[in-house]
Amino acid sequence: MRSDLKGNKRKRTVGFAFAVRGWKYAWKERNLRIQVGVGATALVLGACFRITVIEWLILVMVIGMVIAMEMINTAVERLLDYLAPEFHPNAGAIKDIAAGSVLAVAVVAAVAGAIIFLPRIALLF
Ligand SMILES: Nc1ncnc2c1ncn2[C@@H]1O[C@H](COP(=O)(O)OP(=O)(O)OP(=O)(O)O)[C@@H](O)[C@H]1O
Repeated sequence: MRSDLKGNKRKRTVGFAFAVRGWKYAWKERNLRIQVGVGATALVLGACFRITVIEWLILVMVIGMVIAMEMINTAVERLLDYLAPEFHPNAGAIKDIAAGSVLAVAVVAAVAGAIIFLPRIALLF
């Protein structure tokens, strides 16, 4: 029983280490770095403008959605480059659809950011 608990804890630790390694692979993607940079900027702006709790919740959720979707897109690209390295319309369509899913959440995040920040930025002028 005790060793089972230890085993589970070890599994969790190892799983976490794999996830961190996944971040290291994904970090090579320029788009991911840009999105993390944009997200960090939005968090700094949120602190500067003292946004409300609800606005914080929306902000962190859309940032998380964009980053997670970009990582899934990167994984799909890698998977296809590995499984189907040669040109094929289906491979292209799958990559385009995955990229489209990033665009969808990025547009939602941009709209949320505009709703939260634009009125406050406008007040500065
Ligand atoms: N094997 C393929 N067969 C057909 N079209 C492909 C194939 N690989 C890529 N494409 C087309 O080229 C586009 C770009 O693919 P690529 O793998 O270079 O991704 P990317 O968006 O440039 O990502 P990154 O710059 O992060 O590698 C795809 O969206 C797809 O339209």
